[in-house]
Amino acid sequence: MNTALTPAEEPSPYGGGPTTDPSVKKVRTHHLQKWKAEGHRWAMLTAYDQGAASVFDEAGIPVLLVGDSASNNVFANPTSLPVTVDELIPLARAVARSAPRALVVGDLPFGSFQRSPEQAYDTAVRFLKEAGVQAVKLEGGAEMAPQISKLTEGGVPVMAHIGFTPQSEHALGGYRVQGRGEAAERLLADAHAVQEAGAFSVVMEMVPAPIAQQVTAELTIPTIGIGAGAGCDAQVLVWQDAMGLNTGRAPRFVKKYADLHGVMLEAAREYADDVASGTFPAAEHSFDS
Ligand SMILES: Nc1nc(=O)c2c([nH]1)NC[C@@H]1CN(c3ccc(C(=O)N[C@@H](CCC(=O)O)C(=O)O)cc3)CN21
Ligand SMILES: CC(C)C(=O)C(=O)O
Ligand SMILES: [Mg+2]
Repeated sequence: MNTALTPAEEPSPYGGGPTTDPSVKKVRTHHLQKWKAEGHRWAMLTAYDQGAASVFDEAGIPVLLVGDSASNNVFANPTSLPVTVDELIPLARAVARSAPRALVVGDLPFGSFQRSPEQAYDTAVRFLKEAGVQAVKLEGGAEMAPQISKLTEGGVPVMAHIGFTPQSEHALGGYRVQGRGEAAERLLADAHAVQEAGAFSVVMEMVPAPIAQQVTAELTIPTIGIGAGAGCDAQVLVWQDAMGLNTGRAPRFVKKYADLHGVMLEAAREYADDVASGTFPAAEHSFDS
């Protein structure tokens, strides 16, 4: 018997709901806009290489960020500040090539866009031409409106990033929640300014949940939270944090969905034992004369 549910009532066969639907062959900024209007929340992850990008694309994660957090999580720097455009572009190229469905966003490194809209445009064009990403992200609120306008008018979709912006940790006085108390007005003004300048979405990092919820209600573009509570349109995590492959203590906003450190540690030890004992390689791994 065909009970003929309407599409809206039909249960999604995909984990993650409609935003992971494989009938969407390429995620575009208009899909994110539609999902906000329909109330479908979505998940974003960072990716820095082929392996992670392929898996997350296959899982239907609709947006992949080649974060400047590669500075810590690929290049082992203590902060985001040292990573360069020349270092990030090859990683972004690998992710863009490995993610046919996801919208791939390149994160503009510290010093590569702040000086002027022209500098921002030149850097963004490198990410689109040399890496093949579909959008860029840059940190900053109202003060970055000229950069966001320039890029948007020049054909580059921009994801903004407000609240705690790691590239400004020295100016902000460390890793701290932003937008508490009187600073809430500034955060709201930044959110409206980046939307007005043309950003297609905005990351909010370490912002009190009620403020992030208010921003999400006031803006027409999707908000993406990291340490910003459940009231955002989307969430983002650094993939090594989410999967248990990071070094040191994870921030409070992280949920660990896997223990890859444990899995890989066990596998590496077993491999070493097999080689030491002569169990590997066996006949099926070897070639006859
Ligand atoms: N692995 C990793 N995960 C991230 O989320 C991340 C990076 N790297 N690198 C770039 C930035 C830096 N970010 C971070 C890193 C650490 C904290 C942190 O330690 N937070 C503490 C203190 C918060 C407070 O003092 O209020 C926490 O417990 O959340 C926060 C954001 C977010 N980004
Ligand atoms: C944490 C996200 C938002 C980021 O900017 C990064 O990974 O660089
Ligand atoms: Mg970043």
